[in-house]
Amino acid sequence: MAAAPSTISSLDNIDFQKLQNGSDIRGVAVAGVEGEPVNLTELVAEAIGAGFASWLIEKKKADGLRRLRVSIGHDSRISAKKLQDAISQGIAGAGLDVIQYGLASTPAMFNSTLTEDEALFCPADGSIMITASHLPFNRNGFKFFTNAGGLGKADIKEILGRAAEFYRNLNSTDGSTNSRGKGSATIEQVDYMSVYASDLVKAVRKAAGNKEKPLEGFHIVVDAGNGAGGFFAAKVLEPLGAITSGSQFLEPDGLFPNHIPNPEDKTAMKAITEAVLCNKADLGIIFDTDVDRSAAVDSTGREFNRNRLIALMSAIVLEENPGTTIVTDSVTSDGLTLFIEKKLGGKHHRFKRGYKNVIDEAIRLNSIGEESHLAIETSGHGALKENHWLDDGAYLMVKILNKLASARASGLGGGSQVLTDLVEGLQEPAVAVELRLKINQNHPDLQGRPFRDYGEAVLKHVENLVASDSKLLKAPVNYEGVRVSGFGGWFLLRLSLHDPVLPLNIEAPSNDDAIKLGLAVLAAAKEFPALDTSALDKFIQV
Ligand SMILES: O=P(O)(O)OC[C@H]1O[C@H](O)[C@H](O)[C@@H](O)[C@@H]1O
Repeated sequence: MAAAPSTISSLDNIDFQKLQNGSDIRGVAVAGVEGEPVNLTELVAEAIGAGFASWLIEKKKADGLRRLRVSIGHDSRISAKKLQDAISQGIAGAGLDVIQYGLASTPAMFNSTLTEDEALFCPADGSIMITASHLPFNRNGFKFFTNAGGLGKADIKEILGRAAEFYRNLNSTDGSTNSRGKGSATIEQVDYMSVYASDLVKAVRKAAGNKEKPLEGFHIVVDAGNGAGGFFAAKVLEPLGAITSGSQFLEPDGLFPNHIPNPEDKTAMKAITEAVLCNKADLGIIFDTDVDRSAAVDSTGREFNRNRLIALMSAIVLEENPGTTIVTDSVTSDGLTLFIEKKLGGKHHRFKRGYKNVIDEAIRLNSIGEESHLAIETSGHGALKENHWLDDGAYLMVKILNKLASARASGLGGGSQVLTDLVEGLQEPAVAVELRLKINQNHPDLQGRPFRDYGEAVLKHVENLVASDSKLLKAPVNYEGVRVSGFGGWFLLRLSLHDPVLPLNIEAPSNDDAIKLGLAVLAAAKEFPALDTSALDKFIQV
């Protein structure tokens, strides 16, 4: 099908740079939610497609034998199709071929830049996933990949700059300066998810000594939260021999009627835990909307998410790569460090929040000679060196499945006990909370300063107060915010990656100790009237 230009209607003033969210683009794509006007229209998406195309043309030189090509997939959001068509238009209009995958996962999109198969138009030179992860139904956004990985903040800024220019040109009345509909690029459709899923199946079979059905006899339930992860039951687990009855919310539904597809969400974790227990399953698996994050639940209902998922993955990876460095985000627990270093004999490098930060840091460590095989966040994002540092929730689950299959093959018990045994010895705090303290950007105390500067001033003040308190000790090595130990626990106060918010994580052996840590933060925070401390006030009163 040849690309045809869509009609230009009214062009509003869109601030393209405001669509940047770290290394992603995010915006409001569906009208109807009060206070959230649509800023991700079809024309904006088309302009972003054009911006990405021109960025890609500069980065990659076509070999002359074929045009550059871009794969595009989306999650289950209700705005997915219209954004897919619009962004395809922007890319095809710039003369690049487009291959649409339809419902897909974020890691599959990155994978399409690595797959070598001309019949599938692979490798794609660039790839786009249309998703806003676990955000509400009215939002949507884009993630971009090349075979070098996910695009970073600077690239996204650059693409948005180019998109804004394209958008302005669309507005030119004679149309002579805009480049819409140029060239004879094509838009094709391919079922790539089947290929990606069969690669996951092959990986498990290979790890199980080329056994066709290494999961025979296992009952595994999947909860896709009506996102894009439903394929995992029928296309990965069943071909491997597992029973998947009792799996839930596998059908895509962009209104997410059952629960938020997010392994960090308590309701979501409760839903998969109940499914495991009701079905007497061996294991439960849950994905976020676009399947770059995951978590699991063992047969007793014990959750493998956050620190416990990291502990489990570290145990698996360190068995295969003794002594390796595990890179994690900043909110990981002290108990996890002890577990990785004392029990597993690895090294824990607690870095910053943000999956891209964590992955890039692991890649950097390898480049300077420090071996690292796993980069993983408490959010459920995780990437392995052996899997091209692909941020892939489904692949994390594949590693867990390999463990189940190999334990069975070597005659070790059944069910998920082998997984539970792997995290034996992980010390977990009695209290673990995250409180998010908002910075009111309109407050006069900001005196026109950006919220980040204000937040930094809060952090500096907390640091100074801690220095004069003998019961508290600032962490000697820390890459983000202020991390402090005391009262048998710790707290970390840092700036959110995206929002005018200071997230505060506290872990402690008792509620009283947690409150003492909270009071130390409150003493400093109270001197900053633009900081909304109500979440902390409430916690302290409990
Ligand atoms: O800094 P925060 O507001 O807590 O957000 C941090 C989180 O932002 C996004 O969701 C990223 O995908 C995560 O990798 C990151 O951990």
